Amino acid sequence: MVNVEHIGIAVKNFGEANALYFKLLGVEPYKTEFVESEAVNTSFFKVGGTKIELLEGTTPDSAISKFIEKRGEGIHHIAFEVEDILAEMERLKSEGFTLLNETPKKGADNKLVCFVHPKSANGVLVELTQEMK
Ligand SMILES: CC[C@@H](C(=O)O)C(=O)SCCNC(=O)CCNC(=O)[C@H](O)C(C)(C)COP(=O)(O)OP(=O)(O)OC[C@H]1O[C@@H](n2cnc3c(N)ncnc32)[C@H](O)[C@@H]1OP(=O)(O)O
Ligand SMILES: [Co+2]
Repeated sequence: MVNVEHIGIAVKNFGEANALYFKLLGVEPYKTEFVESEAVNTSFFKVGGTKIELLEGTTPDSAISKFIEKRGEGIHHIAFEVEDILAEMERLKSEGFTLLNETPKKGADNKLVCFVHPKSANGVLVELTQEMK
């Protein structure tokens, strides 16, 4: 693992949350992106060497909508940057972690991503990210 790439925060109202994080961090999001495969709107704020990712579900069965329904708004996942996502997935599987996807999928902000089930990581949803070349 190279770096904490981003922290994902589940929000109910994308417009209001973006305005609030602009006030909190003093910077505009450098990017907003709709990711259809995850049914989410995302925005990214740079903070030091890492990023805050705001996530709003766009359908009731989106992982973000279901999370908010059950647990309310808040920190949803921590994403770690890796250099070789396939190698890291193999390593984590061999260490007994439960991966939520068998192959890397396309995430936001030009990344390949894979998720680790929170039940196998002390209640924290972990995302692996690798820059797409
Ligand atoms: C935009 C792309 C990408 C990026 O590039 O950055 C993203 O960040 S996308 C983010 C949204 N996508 C995902 O989260 C995909 C991976 N997530 C999943 O596959 C599911 O959400 C899940 C983690 C498997 C949970 O789904 P499911 O089992 O259907 O929901 P339950 O509500 O039944 O949850 C089971 C169990 O797990 C607890 N849980 C759920 N989400 C989280 C979480 N984010 N952090 C911690 N714990 C979580 C949930 O509370 C349940 O626990 P119990 O109630 O104790 O059983
Ligand atoms: Co993320």
